[in-house]
Amino acid sequence: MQKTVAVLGGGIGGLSACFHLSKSHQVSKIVLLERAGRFGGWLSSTRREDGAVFEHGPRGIRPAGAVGRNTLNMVEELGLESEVLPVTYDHVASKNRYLYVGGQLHKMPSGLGGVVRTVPPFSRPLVQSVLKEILISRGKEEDESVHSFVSRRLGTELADIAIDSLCRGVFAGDCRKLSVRSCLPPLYNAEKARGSIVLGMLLGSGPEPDVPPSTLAKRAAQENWAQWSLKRGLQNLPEALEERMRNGGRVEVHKDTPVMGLSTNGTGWEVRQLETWGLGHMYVYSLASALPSAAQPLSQQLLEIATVTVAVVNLEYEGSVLPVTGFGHLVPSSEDRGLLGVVYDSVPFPQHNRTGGHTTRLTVMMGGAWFQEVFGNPEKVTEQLLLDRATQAVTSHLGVTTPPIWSIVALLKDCIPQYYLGHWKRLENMRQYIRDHNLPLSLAGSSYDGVSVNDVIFSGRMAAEGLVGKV
Ligand SMILES: Cc1cc2nc3c(=O)[nH]c(=O)nc-3n(C[C@H](O)[C@H](O)[C@H](O)COP(=O)(O)OP(=O)(O)OC[C@H]3O[C@@H](n4cnc5c(N)ncnc54)[C@H](O)[C@@H]3O)c2cc1C
Ligand SMILES: C=Cc1c2[nH]c(c1C)Cc1[nH]c(c(CCC(=O)O)c1C)Cc1[nH]c(c(C)c1CCC(=O)O)Cc1[nH]c(c(C)c1C=C)C2
Repeated sequence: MQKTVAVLGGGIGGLSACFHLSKSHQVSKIVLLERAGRFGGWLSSTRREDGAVFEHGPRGIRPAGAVGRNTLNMVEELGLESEVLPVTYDHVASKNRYLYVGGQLHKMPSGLGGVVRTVPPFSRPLVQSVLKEILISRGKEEDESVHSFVSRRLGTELADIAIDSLCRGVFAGDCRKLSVRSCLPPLYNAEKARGSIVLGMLLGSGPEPDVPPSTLAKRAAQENWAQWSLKRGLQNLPEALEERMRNGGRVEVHKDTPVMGLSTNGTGWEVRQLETWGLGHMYVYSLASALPSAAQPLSQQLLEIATVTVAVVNLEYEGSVLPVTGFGHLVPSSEDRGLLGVVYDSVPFPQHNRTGGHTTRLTVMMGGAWFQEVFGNPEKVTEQLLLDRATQAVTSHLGVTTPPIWSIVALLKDCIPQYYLGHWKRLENMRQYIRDHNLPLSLAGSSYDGVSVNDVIFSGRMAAEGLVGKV
Protein backbone atom coordinates (compact mmCIF):
# COMPACT_ATOMS: atom_id res chain seq x y z
CA MET A 1 0.00 0.00 0.00
CA GLN A 2 1.29 3.46 -0.86
CA LYS A 3 1.85 5.89 1.99
CA THR A 4 1.32 9.58 2.55
CA VAL A 5 4.14 11.02 4.63
CA ALA A 6 4.37 14.36 6.41
CA VAL A 7 7.78 15.86 7.07
CA LEU A 8 7.61 18.43 9.82
CA GLY A 9 10.34 21.06 9.60
CA GLY A 10 12.18 22.04 6.43
CA GLY A 11 15.69 22.33 7.84
CA ILE A 12 18.40 20.33 6.12
CA GLY A 13 17.26 17.19 8.03
CA GLY A 14 13.65 17.46 6.85
CA LEU A 15 14.72 18.28 3.29
CA SER A 16 17.02 15.27 3.25
CA ALA A 17 14.16 13.02 4.45
CA CYS A 18 11.96 14.41 1.62
CA PHE A 19 14.74 13.95 -0.95
CA HIS A 20 15.14 10.28 -0.07
CA LEU A 21 11.42 9.58 0.38
CA SER A 22 10.71 11.11 -3.01
CA LYS A 23 12.86 8.40 -4.64
CA SER A 24 10.59 5.62 -3.35
CA HIS A 25 7.51 4.40 -5.20
CA GLN A 26 6.06 3.20 -1.90
CA VAL A 27 5.19 6.82 -1.09
CA SER A 28 2.38 8.42 -3.02
CA LYS A 29 2.55 11.86 -1.45
CA ILE A 30 4.99 13.78 0.77
CA VAL A 31 3.94 16.98 2.51
CA LEU A 32 6.71 19.21 3.88
CA LEU A 33 5.53 21.70 6.50
CA GLU A 34 7.90 24.54 7.43
CA ARG A 35 7.17 27.21 10.02
CA ALA A 36 9.48 29.88 8.59
CA GLY A 37 9.28 31.84 5.34
CA ARG A 38 12.21 29.89 3.89
CA PHE A 39 13.65 26.36 3.97
CA GLY A 40 17.07 25.42 5.26
CA GLY A 41 16.84 26.16 9.01
CA TRP A 42 20.31 27.12 10.27
CA LEU A 43 21.83 26.96 6.78
CA SER A 44 21.51 30.65 6.08
CA SER A 45 23.72 32.85 3.89
CA THR A 46 23.55 36.59 3.20
CA ARG A 47 24.50 37.36 -0.42
CA ARG A 48 25.35 40.96 -1.11
CA GLU A 49 24.97 42.54 -4.52
CA ASP A 50 28.74 43.11 -4.76
CA GLY A 51 29.29 39.34 -4.62
CA ALA A 52 30.19 38.99 -0.93
CA VAL A 53 28.71 36.00 0.89
CA PHE A 54 28.36 35.77 4.68
CA GLU A 55 27.36 32.59 6.51
CA HIS A 56 25.24 32.85 9.66
CA GLY A 57 25.19 29.12 10.39
CA PRO A 58 27.48 26.37 9.06
CA ARG A 59 30.30 27.50 6.78
CA GLY A 60 32.20 24.33 5.95
CA ILE A 61 31.29 20.68 5.49
CA ARG A 62 33.73 17.82 5.90
CA PRO A 63 33.86 15.26 3.07
CA ALA A 64 35.37 12.49 5.23
CA GLY A 65 33.71 9.22 6.20
CA ALA A 66 30.44 7.64 5.16
CA VAL A 67 28.31 10.63 6.18
CA GLY A 68 30.63 13.01 4.30
CA ARG A 69 30.36 10.86 1.14
CA ASN A 70 26.60 10.65 1.54
CA THR A 71 26.32 14.47 1.45
CA LEU A 72 28.61 14.76 -1.58
CA ASN A 73 26.54 12.08 -3.36
CA MET A 74 23.45 14.21 -2.76
CA VAL A 75 25.29 17.34 -3.98
CA GLU A 76 26.13 15.49 -7.20
CA GLU A 77 22.55 14.24 -7.64
CA LEU A 78 21.39 17.85 -7.29
CA GLY A 79 23.81 18.93 -10.03
CA LEU A 80 25.76 21.27 -7.76
CA GLU A 81 29.27 19.90 -8.54
CA SER A 82 30.40 23.04 -10.33
CA GLU A 83 29.30 25.15 -7.35
CA VAL A 84 31.57 23.39 -4.85
CA LEU A 85 34.48 25.28 -3.27
CA PRO A 86 36.92 22.71 -1.91
CA VAL A 87 39.64 23.39 0.69
CA THR A 88 42.40 20.76 0.66
CA TYR A 89 44.35 19.43 3.65
CA ASP A 90 47.50 21.25 2.54
CA HIS A 91 45.69 24.63 2.54
CA VAL A 92 46.73 26.99 5.32
CA ALA A 93 43.14 27.01 6.64
CA SER A 94 43.41 23.27 7.25
CA LYS A 95 46.90 23.39 8.77
CA ASN A 96 46.56 26.41 11.06
CA ARG A 97 44.05 26.63 13.88
CA TYR A 98 44.70 28.73 16.93
CA LEU A 99 43.84 28.86 20.60
CA TYR A 100 43.59 32.20 22.41
CA VAL A 101 45.08 31.54 25.85
CA GLY A 102 46.70 33.93 28.34
CA GLY A 103 45.92 36.89 26.08
CA GLN A 104 47.86 35.40 23.12
CA LEU A 105 47.21 33.33 20.01
CA HIS A 106 48.88 29.90 19.98
CA LYS A 107 48.94 27.68 16.92
CA MET A 108 47.46 24.29 17.76
CA PRO A 109 50.11 21.57 17.54
CA SER A 110 50.11 19.77 14.19
CA GLY A 111 52.51 17.49 12.32
CA LEU A 112 55.29 15.46 13.93
CA GLY A 113 57.14 18.54 15.23
CA GLY A 114 54.03 19.79 16.99
CA VAL A 115 53.58 16.47 18.75
CA VAL A 116 57.16 15.82 19.95
CA ARG A 117 58.01 19.39 21.04
CA THR A 118 56.53 21.35 23.93
CA VAL A 119 54.17 23.76 22.22
CA PRO A 120 52.61 26.55 24.33
CA PRO A 121 50.03 26.84 25.85
CA PHE A 122 50.75 23.20 26.76
CA SER A 123 53.45 22.50 29.34
CA ARG A 124 54.78 19.23 27.85
CA PRO A 125 54.94 17.51 24.47
CA LEU A 126 51.70 15.90 23.33
CA VAL A 127 53.60 12.69 22.58
CA GLN A 128 54.00 12.10 26.35
CA SER A 129 50.25 12.11 26.94
CA VAL A 130 49.68 10.02 23.82
CA LEU A 131 52.17 7.30 24.81
CA LYS A 132 50.86 7.12 28.38
CA GLU A 133 47.30 6.87 27.03
CA ILE A 134 47.94 3.40 25.60
CA LEU A 135 48.66 2.05 29.09
CA ILE A 136 45.58 3.48 30.82
CA SER A 137 42.91 0.89 31.55
CA ARG A 138 39.39 1.02 30.12
CA GLY A 139 36.71 3.08 31.87
CA LYS A 140 33.84 1.11 33.36
CA GLU A 141 31.06 3.68 33.01
CA GLU A 142 28.32 3.41 30.38
CA ASP A 143 28.82 7.12 29.74
CA GLU A 144 31.09 9.87 30.99
CA SER A 145 31.52 13.60 30.42
CA VAL A 146 33.91 14.55 27.61
CA HIS A 147 36.08 16.39 30.16
CA SER A 148 36.27 13.47 32.58
CA PHE A 149 37.06 11.00 29.77
CA VAL A 150 39.87 13.10 28.30
CA SER A 151 41.31 14.02 31.74
CA ARG A 152 41.40 10.35 32.66
CA ARG A 153 43.05 9.22 29.42
CA LEU A 154 45.14 12.21 28.29
CA GLY A 155 45.50 14.47 31.33
CA THR A 156 43.69 17.52 32.70
CA GLU A 157 45.70 20.09 30.75
CA LEU A 158 44.51 18.74 27.39
CA ALA A 159 40.96 18.48 28.74
CA ASP A 160 40.94 21.99 30.23
CA ILE A 161 42.36 23.73 27.16
CA ALA A 162 42.12 21.70 23.95
CA ILE A 163 38.96 19.69 24.60
CA ASP A 164 37.16 22.53 26.34
CA SER A 165 37.81 24.64 23.22
CA LEU A 166 36.88 21.87 20.79
CA CYS A 167 33.49 21.39 22.47
CA ARG A 168 32.90 25.13 22.24
CA GLY A 169 33.92 25.08 18.56
CA VAL A 170 31.51 22.29 17.62
CA PHE A 171 28.67 22.23 20.20
CA ALA A 172 29.06 25.74 21.67
CA GLY A 173 28.87 23.60 24.79
CA ASP A 174 30.49 22.78 28.11
CA CYS A 175 32.70 19.67 27.97
CA ARG A 176 32.02 19.09 31.67
CA LYS A 177 28.37 18.36 30.85
CA LEU A 178 28.57 16.90 27.34
CA SER A 179 28.60 13.14 26.88
CA VAL A 180 31.67 11.53 25.34
CA ARG A 181 29.57 8.59 24.14
CA SER A 182 27.22 10.83 22.14
CA CYS A 183 29.44 13.81 21.24
CA LEU A 184 32.68 12.02 20.39
CA PRO A 185 31.65 8.45 19.49
CA PRO A 186 34.97 7.65 17.73
CA LEU A 187 36.85 8.24 21.01
CA TYR A 188 34.32 6.35 23.12
CA ASN A 189 34.25 3.42 20.66
CA ALA A 190 38.06 3.34 20.43
CA GLU A 191 38.33 2.86 24.19
CA LYS A 192 35.60 0.21 24.19
CA ALA A 193 37.02 -1.71 21.20
CA ARG A 194 40.80 -1.35 21.72
CA GLY A 195 41.20 -0.10 25.27
CA SER A 196 42.84 3.07 23.96
CA ILE A 197 42.03 6.10 21.81
CA VAL A 198 45.44 5.89 20.13
CA LEU A 199 45.11 2.17 19.31
CA GLY A 200 41.53 2.70 18.15
CA MET A 201 42.68 5.44 15.77
CA LEU A 202 45.52 3.27 14.45
CA LEU A 203 43.66 -0.05 14.18
CA GLY A 204 40.07 1.10 13.66
CA SER A 205 37.23 0.69 16.13
CA GLY A 206 34.16 -0.44 14.24
CA PRO A 207 32.48 -0.62 10.85
CA GLU A 208 31.08 2.41 9.01
CA PRO A 209 27.81 2.45 7.05
CA ASP A 210 28.30 1.34 3.45
CA VAL A 211 28.04 4.47 1.28
CA PRO A 212 29.58 3.98 -2.17
CA PRO A 213 31.24 7.18 -3.42
CA SER A 214 29.85 9.24 -6.31
CA THR A 215 32.27 10.77 -8.83
CA LEU A 216 32.31 13.94 -6.67
CA ALA A 217 33.06 12.00 -3.47
CA LYS A 218 35.88 10.14 -5.27
CA ARG A 219 37.26 13.49 -6.42
CA ALA A 220 37.17 14.78 -2.84
CA ALA A 221 39.18 11.75 -1.67
CA GLN A 222 41.70 11.96 -4.55
CA GLU A 223 42.22 15.70 -4.14
CA ASN A 224 42.44 15.44 -0.34
CA TRP A 225 39.65 17.85 0.56
CA ALA A 226 39.43 18.80 4.24
CA GLN A 227 36.18 20.77 3.89
CA TRP A 228 34.00 22.39 1.21
CA SER A 229 31.42 25.12 0.76
CA LEU A 230 29.33 26.38 -2.19
CA LYS A 231 29.95 29.44 -4.36
CA ARG A 232 26.61 31.01 -3.38
CA GLY A 233 26.97 29.94 0.26
CA LEU A 234 25.70 26.79 1.96
CA GLN A 235 22.11 28.05 1.74
CA ASN A 236 22.35 26.98 -1.89
CA LEU A 237 22.03 23.35 -0.72
CA PRO A 238 18.50 23.69 0.79
CA GLU A 239 17.57 25.91 -2.17
CA ALA A 240 18.55 23.16 -4.62
CA LEU A 241 16.66 20.59 -2.53
CA GLU A 242 13.56 22.80 -2.46
CA GLU A 243 13.71 23.20 -6.22
CA ARG A 244 14.03 19.43 -6.67
CA MET A 245 11.02 18.85 -4.38
CA ARG A 246 8.91 21.45 -6.21
CA ASN A 247 9.70 19.89 -9.59
CA GLY A 248 9.39 16.29 -8.39
CA GLY A 249 5.61 15.96 -8.57
CA ARG A 250 4.82 14.00 -5.43
CA VAL A 251 6.11 16.50 -2.85
CA GLU A 252 3.97 19.39 -1.62
CA VAL A 253 6.12 22.03 0.04
CA HIS A 254 4.59 24.58 2.38
CA LYS A 255 6.46 27.49 3.97
CA ASP A 256 4.97 29.80 6.60
CA THR A 257 3.15 26.74 7.90
CA PRO A 258 3.80 26.14 11.59
CA VAL A 259 2.55 22.85 12.98
CA MET A 260 0.61 23.58 16.14
CA GLY A 261 -0.30 20.09 17.33
CA LEU A 262 -0.68 16.44 16.43
CA SER A 263 -3.32 13.90 17.29
CA THR A 264 -3.49 10.23 16.37
CA ASN A 265 -6.37 8.72 14.45
CA GLY A 266 -5.41 5.08 14.96
CA THR A 267 -3.30 4.48 11.86
CA GLY A 268 -1.86 7.94 11.23
CA TRP A 269 -1.81 11.52 12.38
CA GLU A 270 -3.97 14.60 12.20
CA VAL A 271 -1.76 17.68 12.00
CA ARG A 272 -3.17 20.88 13.49
CA GLN A 273 -2.11 24.04 11.72
CA LEU A 274 -4.05 26.84 10.10
CA GLU A 275 -5.94 24.26 8.10
CA THR A 276 -6.10 20.59 9.11
CA TRP A 277 -4.47 17.79 7.16
CA GLY A 278 -5.01 14.09 7.48
CA LEU A 279 -1.64 12.40 7.05
CA GLY A 280 0.01 9.02 7.36
CA HIS A 281 3.55 8.64 8.63
CA MET A 282 5.40 11.60 10.05
CA TYR A 283 9.00 12.76 10.49
CA VAL A 284 9.32 15.42 13.08
CA TYR A 285 12.04 17.86 14.07
CA SER A 286 10.68 19.77 17.05
CA LEU A 287 8.05 17.56 18.47
CA ALA A 288 7.69 17.83 22.21
CA SER A 289 5.06 20.54 22.32
CA ALA A 290 3.08 19.21 19.35
CA LEU A 291 2.54 15.64 20.58
CA PRO A 292 -0.81 14.64 22.07
CA SER A 293 -0.99 14.36 25.87
CA ALA A 294 -1.24 10.56 25.59
CA ALA A 295 2.39 10.56 24.39
CA GLN A 296 3.55 12.57 27.43
CA PRO A 297 6.49 10.23 28.30
CA LEU A 298 7.91 10.86 24.81
CA SER A 299 7.35 14.64 25.01
CA GLN A 300 9.09 14.64 28.40
CA GLN A 301 12.20 12.91 27.03
CA LEU A 302 12.29 15.28 24.04
CA LEU A 303 12.08 18.29 26.35
CA GLU A 304 15.06 16.97 28.30
CA ILE A 305 17.32 17.49 25.25
CA ALA A 306 18.70 20.95 26.02
CA THR A 307 19.77 23.48 23.39
CA VAL A 308 22.02 26.55 23.46
CA THR A 309 21.78 29.96 21.86
CA VAL A 310 24.67 31.40 19.84
CA ALA A 311 25.24 35.01 18.76
CA VAL A 312 26.91 35.10 15.34
CA VAL A 313 28.49 38.40 14.27
CA ASN A 314 29.82 38.68 10.70
CA LEU A 315 32.36 41.45 10.23
CA GLU A 316 33.97 42.80 7.07
CA TYR A 317 37.20 44.84 7.14
CA GLU A 318 38.89 46.81 4.40
CA GLY A 319 42.18 45.23 3.28
CA SER A 320 44.12 42.42 4.86
CA VAL A 321 43.95 42.85 8.64
CA LEU A 322 44.87 39.46 10.10
CA PRO A 323 48.19 39.08 11.96
CA VAL A 324 48.09 35.29 11.37
CA THR A 325 46.52 33.06 8.75
CA GLY A 326 44.41 29.95 9.24
CA PHE A 327 40.88 28.67 9.90
CA GLY A 328 40.31 30.72 13.02
CA HIS A 329 40.82 30.61 16.76
CA LEU A 330 38.96 29.14 19.67
CA VAL A 331 38.84 30.52 23.19
CA PRO A 332 38.69 28.10 26.16
CA SER A 333 36.06 28.84 28.82
CA SER A 334 38.81 29.59 31.37
CA GLU A 335 39.93 32.54 29.21
CA ASP A 336 36.56 34.11 28.38
CA ARG A 337 33.30 32.30 29.05
CA GLY A 338 31.12 34.25 26.60
CA LEU A 339 33.45 34.49 23.60
CA LEU A 340 33.62 31.08 21.86
CA GLY A 341 35.84 31.80 18.89
CA VAL A 342 36.54 33.70 15.70
CA VAL A 343 36.47 32.18 12.20
CA TYR A 344 38.76 33.81 9.59
CA ASP A 345 36.28 33.19 6.74
CA SER A 346 38.38 34.95 4.08
CA VAL A 347 41.18 32.42 4.49
CA PRO A 348 39.36 29.18 3.55
CA PHE A 349 36.86 30.90 1.24
CA PRO A 350 38.33 34.05 -0.36
CA GLN A 351 35.82 33.46 -3.20
CA HIS A 352 33.16 34.83 -0.81
CA ASN A 353 34.89 38.21 -0.52
CA ARG A 354 33.28 41.06 -2.48
CA THR A 355 34.44 41.20 -6.11
CA GLY A 356 37.11 43.68 -7.11
CA GLY A 357 38.25 44.74 -3.65
CA HIS A 358 40.49 43.38 -0.98
CA THR A 359 38.64 42.65 2.27
CA THR A 360 38.84 40.39 5.31
CA ARG A 361 35.68 38.63 6.52
CA LEU A 362 35.53 37.33 10.09
CA THR A 363 32.79 35.67 12.13
CA VAL A 364 32.72 36.01 15.91
CA MET A 365 30.66 33.40 17.78
CA MET A 366 29.48 34.07 21.32
CA GLY A 367 27.32 32.67 24.09
CA GLY A 368 26.47 28.99 23.72
CA ALA A 369 26.24 27.24 27.09
CA TRP A 370 27.34 30.51 28.74
CA PHE A 371 24.87 32.81 26.95
CA GLN A 372 22.52 33.52 29.87
CA GLU A 373 25.37 33.91 32.39
CA VAL A 374 27.27 36.41 30.22
CA PHE A 375 24.62 38.22 28.16
CA GLY A 376 21.40 37.61 30.15
CA ASN A 377 18.03 36.87 28.62
CA PRO A 378 18.43 36.35 24.83
CA GLU A 379 15.08 38.10 24.32
CA LYS A 380 16.50 41.28 25.85
CA VAL A 381 20.09 41.44 24.61
CA THR A 382 20.68 44.20 22.06
CA GLU A 383 22.41 43.80 18.69
CA GLN A 384 24.63 46.77 19.56
CA LEU A 385 25.94 45.04 22.69
CA LEU A 386 26.75 41.89 20.69
CA LEU A 387 28.40 43.90 17.92
CA ASP A 388 30.51 45.88 20.42
CA ARG A 389 31.59 42.70 22.21
CA ALA A 390 32.55 41.07 18.88
CA THR A 391 34.58 44.03 17.58
CA GLN A 392 36.33 44.39 20.96
CA ALA A 393 37.36 40.72 20.74
CA VAL A 394 38.76 41.25 17.22
CA THR A 395 40.74 44.22 18.53
CA SER A 396 42.13 42.50 21.63
CA HIS A 397 42.72 39.03 20.12
CA LEU A 398 43.91 40.05 16.64
CA GLY A 399 45.15 43.62 17.13
CA VAL A 400 42.72 45.00 14.54
CA THR A 401 42.13 48.62 15.49
CA THR A 402 40.25 49.83 12.40
CA PRO A 403 36.46 49.54 12.63
CA PRO A 404 34.66 47.04 10.37
CA ILE A 405 33.24 48.49 7.13
CA TRP A 406 30.18 46.24 7.36
CA SER A 407 28.61 43.95 9.96
CA ILE A 408 25.56 41.85 10.62
CA VAL A 409 24.40 40.36 13.94
CA ALA A 410 22.29 37.19 14.16
CA LEU A 411 20.95 35.69 17.36
CA LEU A 412 20.48 31.96 16.78
CA LYS A 413 18.10 30.90 19.53
CA ASP A 414 18.29 27.26 20.63
CA CYS A 415 20.40 26.41 17.61
CA ILE A 416 22.63 23.58 18.86
CA PRO A 417 21.25 20.61 20.84
CA GLN A 418 23.41 19.52 23.77
CA TYR A 419 24.02 15.80 24.19
CA TYR A 420 24.43 15.63 27.94
CA LEU A 421 25.36 12.54 29.93
CA GLY A 422 22.89 9.74 29.28
CA HIS A 423 21.78 11.09 25.87
CA TRP A 424 22.25 7.60 24.36
CA LYS A 425 19.84 6.12 26.93
CA ARG A 426 17.25 8.83 26.29
CA LEU A 427 17.41 8.07 22.54
CA GLU A 428 17.02 4.35 23.20
CA ASN A 429 14.00 4.99 25.46
CA MET A 430 12.35 7.30 22.93
CA ARG A 431 12.80 4.89 20.04
CA GLN A 432 11.55 2.03 22.22
CA TYR A 433 8.47 4.06 23.16
CA ILE A 434 7.73 4.75 19.50
CA ARG A 435 8.02 1.02 18.71
CA ASP A 436 6.01 -0.13 21.74
CA HIS A 437 3.18 2.26 20.93
CA ASN A 438 3.32 1.63 17.18
CA LEU A 439 3.57 5.37 16.57
CA PRO A 440 3.94 6.13 12.87
CA LEU A 441 6.81 8.48 13.68
CA SER A 442 10.55 8.71 12.95
CA LEU A 443 13.03 11.11 14.51
CA ALA A 444 15.55 12.96 12.33
CA GLY A 445 17.64 16.08 12.80
CA SER A 446 20.39 17.49 14.97
CA SER A 447 18.76 16.59 18.30
CA TYR A 448 19.55 12.91 18.02
CA ASP A 449 22.57 11.33 16.33
CA GLY A 450 25.02 14.13 15.54
CA VAL A 451 24.91 17.88 14.94
CA SER A 452 27.05 18.28 11.82
CA VAL A 453 25.34 18.98 8.49
CA ASN A 454 26.54 15.54 7.32
CA ASP A 455 25.08 13.78 10.38
CA VAL A 456 21.74 15.55 9.96
CA ILE A 457 21.50 14.78 6.23
CA PHE A 458 22.31 11.14 6.99
CA SER A 459 19.68 11.04 9.77
CA GLY A 460 17.07 12.24 7.23
CA ARG A 461 18.11 9.44 4.90
CA MET A 462 17.99 6.82 7.67
CA ALA A 463 14.51 7.98 8.71
CA ALA A 464 13.30 7.70 5.12
CA GLU A 465 14.87 4.26 4.64
CA GLY A 466 13.41 3.09 7.96
CA LEU A 467 9.99 3.58 6.38
CA VAL A 468 10.44 2.61 2.74
CA GLY A 469 13.64 0.54 2.72
CA LYS A 470 16.92 1.42 0.98
CA VAL A 471 16.52 4.08 -1.71
C1 LIG B 1 26.33 28.85 14.33
C2 LIG B 1 26.35 27.43 13.80
C3 LIG B 1 27.46 27.00 13.10
C4 LIG B 1 27.48 25.70 12.59
N1 LIG B 1 28.58 25.31 11.88
C5 LIG B 1 28.60 24.10 11.31
C6 LIG B 1 29.66 23.73 10.44
O1 LIG B 1 30.58 24.52 10.17
N2 LIG B 1 29.63 22.49 9.88
C7 LIG B 1 28.62 21.60 10.12
O2 LIG B 1 28.65 20.48 9.60
N3 LIG B 1 27.58 21.93 10.93
C8 LIG B 1 27.53 23.16 11.51
N4 LIG B 1 26.46 23.52 12.29
C9 LIG B 1 25.41 22.53 12.59
C10 LIG B 1 24.29 22.40 11.54
O3 LIG B 1 24.16 23.58 10.80
C11 LIG B 1 22.95 22.07 12.21
O4 LIG B 1 23.08 21.05 13.16
C12 LIG B 1 21.91 21.66 11.17
O5 LIG B 1 21.76 22.67 10.21
C13 LIG B 1 20.56 21.36 11.86
O6 LIG B 1 19.62 20.96 10.90
P1 LIG B 1 18.16 20.42 11.32
O7 LIG B 1 17.41 20.19 10.07
O8 LIG B 1 18.30 19.30 12.28
O9 LIG B 1 17.52 21.59 12.18
P2 LIG B 1 17.08 23.08 11.82
O10 LIG B 1 18.04 23.72 10.93
O11 LIG B 1 16.81 23.70 13.15
O12 LIG B 1 15.70 22.88 11.02
C14 LIG B 1 14.47 22.65 11.65
C15 LIG B 1 13.36 23.33 10.86
O13 LIG B 1 12.10 23.03 11.46
C16 LIG B 1 11.30 24.19 11.46
N5 LIG B 1 10.31 24.04 12.54
C17 LIG B 1 10.51 24.04 13.87
N6 LIG B 1 9.32 23.89 14.52
C18 LIG B 1 8.38 23.78 13.57
C19 LIG B 1 6.95 23.62 13.61
N7 LIG B 1 6.29 23.53 14.75
N8 LIG B 1 6.28 23.54 12.44
C20 LIG B 1 6.94 23.61 11.25
N9 LIG B 1 8.28 23.78 11.16
C21 LIG B 1 8.97 23.86 12.30
C22 LIG B 1 12.30 25.32 11.68
O14 LIG B 1 11.79 26.56 11.24
C23 LIG B 1 13.51 24.84 10.86
O15 LIG B 1 13.48 25.30 9.53
C24 LIG B 1 26.39 24.81 12.80
C25 LIG B 1 25.26 25.25 13.51
C26 LIG B 1 25.23 26.55 14.00
C27 LIG B 1 24.00 27.01 14.72
C1 LIG C 1 33.12 29.00 18.04
C2 LIG C 1 31.97 28.40 17.82
C3 LIG C 1 31.66 27.50 16.72
C4 LIG C 1 32.37 27.40 15.49
N1 LIG C 1 31.77 26.45 14.75
C5 LIG C 1 30.72 25.91 15.43
C6 LIG C 1 30.63 26.56 16.68
C7 LIG C 1 29.63 26.28 17.74
C8 LIG C 1 29.83 24.80 14.98
C9 LIG C 1 30.50 23.68 14.25
N2 LIG C 1 31.78 23.70 13.73
C10 LIG C 1 32.00 22.49 13.12
C11 LIG C 1 30.84 21.69 13.21
C12 LIG C 1 30.65 20.35 12.57
C13 LIG C 1 31.35 19.25 13.26
C14 LIG C 1 31.65 18.08 12.36
O1 LIG C 1 31.65 16.97 12.89
O2 LIG C 1 31.87 18.22 11.15
C15 LIG C 1 29.91 22.42 13.95
C16 LIG C 1 28.52 22.00 14.37
C17 LIG C 1 33.28 22.13 12.45
C18 LIG C 1 34.45 22.34 13.34
N3 LIG C 1 34.90 23.56 13.71
C19 LIG C 1 36.02 23.42 14.50
C20 LIG C 1 36.30 22.04 14.64
C21 LIG C 1 37.44 21.45 15.39
C22 LIG C 1 35.31 21.35 13.93
C23 LIG C 1 35.19 19.84 13.79
C24 LIG C 1 35.55 19.35 12.46
C25 LIG C 1 36.89 19.74 11.94
O3 LIG C 1 37.91 19.35 12.54
O4 LIG C 1 36.93 20.46 10.94
C26 LIG C 1 36.82 24.48 15.10
C27 LIG C 1 36.24 25.84 15.12
N4 LIG C 1 34.94 26.16 15.06
C28 LIG C 1 34.80 27.50 15.15
C29 LIG C 1 36.11 28.08 15.28
C30 LIG C 1 36.41 29.51 15.47
C31 LIG C 1 37.00 27.01 15.27
C32 LIG C 1 38.48 26.97 15.38
C33 LIG C 1 39.48 27.36 15.05
C34 LIG C 1 33.52 28.21 15.07
